[in-house]
Amino acid sequence: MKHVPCALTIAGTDPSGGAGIQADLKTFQELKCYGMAVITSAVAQNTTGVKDVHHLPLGFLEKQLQSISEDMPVHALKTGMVAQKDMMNVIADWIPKIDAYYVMDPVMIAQSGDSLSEEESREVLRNQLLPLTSLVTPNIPEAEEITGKRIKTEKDMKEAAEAIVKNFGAGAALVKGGHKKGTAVDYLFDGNEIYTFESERIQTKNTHGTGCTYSAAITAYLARGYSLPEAVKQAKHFVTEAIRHSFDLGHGSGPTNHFAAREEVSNKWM
Ligand SMILES: Nc1ncnc2c1ncn2[C@@H]1O[C@H](COP(=O)(O)OP(=O)(O)OP(=O)(O)O)[C@@H](O)[C@H]1O
Ligand SMILES: Cc1ncc(CO)c(N)n1
Repeated sequence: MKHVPCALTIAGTDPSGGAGIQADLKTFQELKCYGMAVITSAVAQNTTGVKDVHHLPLGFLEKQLQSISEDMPVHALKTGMVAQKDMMNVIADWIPKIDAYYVMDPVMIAQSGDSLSEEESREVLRNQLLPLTSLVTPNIPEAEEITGKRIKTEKDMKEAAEAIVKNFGAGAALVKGGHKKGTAVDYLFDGNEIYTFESERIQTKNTHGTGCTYSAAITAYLARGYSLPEAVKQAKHFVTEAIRHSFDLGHGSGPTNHFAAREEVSNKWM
C-alpha cells in the first residue's frame, strides 16, 4: 500500500463499544483508515448510563501523545471526551507539533444525561483548543454552552455556527440538529458559507454514540483527502445509515451499526 491515511482519536472509553474510543476506531477501520487512539479517561458505562470515570494521570496522557508524535504519521485527528482543563492544556500544547486536520467533538454530556466534562474546563476549551480546530461539531446544547446563547430555531443554529468561527476562532463549525424535532439537519459554516446537511429522522431509541461516530467519520474522510464540505457530506451519510441499521442491544439506548453503514456507503463510492 502506497499511502495509508492515518487517523487518531483522543477520547474516553466505552466498554460497551457504542461510543468513545471504541466507536471511533470502528469508524476509522470501516472507512479504510489506519486508526490510533490516545485515552483521556476510562469510563465505566453502557447503553444505560455512566457508572464511574477514572481520569488518566496528566503525565501519562503526555506520554501517550509523545508515543504517537515521535513515531507515527497523523493525517487527521479528533478529540472527544476531554474532561479536565489540565488535559485540554496538554492537548493544546501538543497539537501544534503535528501537521494534521483537527476535528473537535466538544463532548460535555452523555446521551444518558451524565456529565462527561468538568464545568471549569469550558473556558480552556473556548480559549485554547477552539482556535486550533479545523472543525468543531457541537450539538445544540454544546453550541449554546460555547456561544452563551439559546438556540431555538434553525436560524439560531446557523448564527451559532457563524459565531463559533468568527468570535471564537474555530476553523469551521458544524452545529448538529440531532436534539431538535423534525428532520435531522446540521449546519456547517466554513468561514465563507453555510452548508446544509439534512436527512430524515429515523425513529429509534438506539442512538448511543452517534456524535462520536459522526466526528470520527469526518476525521477519516479528511485523512483520506476529502475537502471539508465533502467529508461532512459523506460522514452524514455514514452516520445516518449507522443509525438506520442500529443494534437493538443493551437495556438503554443501543449502539449504531458501523459495518452496515460502510456497506451502504460503499455501494455508492468505495
Ligand atoms: N434519530 C435520528 N435520525 C437521523 N439522524 C439523526 C438522529 N439523531 C441524530 N441524528 C444525526 O446524527 C448526527 C449526530 O448528531 P447528534 O446531535 O445526535 O450528536 P451528539 O448529541 O453529539 O451525539 P451523542 O449523543 O453521541 O453525544 C447528526 O448528523 C444528527 O443530525
Ligand atoms: C467516552 C464517551 N465519549 C462520548 C460520549 C458521548 O456519546 C460517551 N457516551 N462516552
